[in-house]
Amino acid sequence: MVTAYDYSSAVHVDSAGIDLILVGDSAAMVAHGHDNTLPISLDLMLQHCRAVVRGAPRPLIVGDLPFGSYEASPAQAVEPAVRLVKEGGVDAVKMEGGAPSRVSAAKAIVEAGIAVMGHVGLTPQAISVLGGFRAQGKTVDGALKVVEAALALQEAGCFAVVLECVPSPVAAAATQALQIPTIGIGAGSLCSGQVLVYHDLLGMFQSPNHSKVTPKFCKQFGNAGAVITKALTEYREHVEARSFPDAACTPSRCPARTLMTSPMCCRRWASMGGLRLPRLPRRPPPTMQRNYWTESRRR
Ligand SMILES: Nc1nc(=O)c2c([nH]1)NC[C@@H]1CN(c3ccc(C(=O)N[C@@H](CCC(=O)O)C(=O)O)cc3)CN21
Ligand SMILES: CC(C)C(=O)C(=O)O
Ligand SMILES: [Mg+2]
Repeated sequence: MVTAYDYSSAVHVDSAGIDLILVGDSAAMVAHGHDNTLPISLDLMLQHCRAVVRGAPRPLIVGDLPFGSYEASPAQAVEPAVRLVKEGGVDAVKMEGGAPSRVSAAKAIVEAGIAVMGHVGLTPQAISVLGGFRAQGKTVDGALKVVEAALALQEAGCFAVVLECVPSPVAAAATQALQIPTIGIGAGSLCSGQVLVYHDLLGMFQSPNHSKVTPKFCKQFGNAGAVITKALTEYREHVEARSFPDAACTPSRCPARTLMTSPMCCRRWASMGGLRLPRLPRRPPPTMQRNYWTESRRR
């Protein structure tokens, strides 16, 4: 399982043959630049879900219920779940926590006809009570709490449970105790499956701002961030040197000597043999402009 938040990333994840996509509330952090997952709204999650659904016809798509949309009561939880499925187009929803009230909420959503994925261990929406993105289940009591919460969610009808940031033996014990699959993140290799955030595994989440919120457990399977920065730098340099666009990237001039904007007309003209007109003398590069825009933005 990998997260996706937009059409293009969903196409990538589908093309790679990955079974499940999570439209995670981690979008708040990687797509919107917040320091935690709390600020994202249900409306924004719905937009992300719709974009992902358009890009990924094959994988099972799970949408995160955002913070604040489902905690008040089991009855309240059904409404955002229905919206994620009905308006967002997802196949299932995920909700955090294993306290009795959350288990009841999961049960109510399942009874409404919506498949629910649980999420225990480090539950980022509870950052306020956890005191940060801290590993969970590190004491005997904590480990028992994680396994018992997972069992309760299974009992409530969840079809799978995410185990986030718990010691490997705790995740292994939960996986053995449960009949439904466990999906680990920072929880060792003995879960039924694994999930990672798209930008983390591709090396695209590298803003210095975010070093404190990037999980240390993530392995980078690629360095797309460096590839993107290199390509953008080359584009800028070529534009500044006026070596882009070259003739191959520019339609030839219209025989009627009007400014040509229709590529179709240009292509037809080129296929007829075309007419090479002498190049116009170059205008000097507008060196003032760059300073003007950067200066005005700083103000
Ligand atoms: N980009 C991104 N990747 C994620 O995996 C992710 C998000 N965002 N946002 C939502 C949550 C937050 N996550 C996090 C963030 C940080 C740590 C982290 O720093 N963990 C420490 C443990 C620290 C401790 O035990 O006290 C680690 O060493 O992994 C873990 C999970 C996982 N999720
Ligand atoms: C880290 C995963 C499990 C998640 O909930 C998210 O990306 O929002
Ligand atoms: Mg999440």
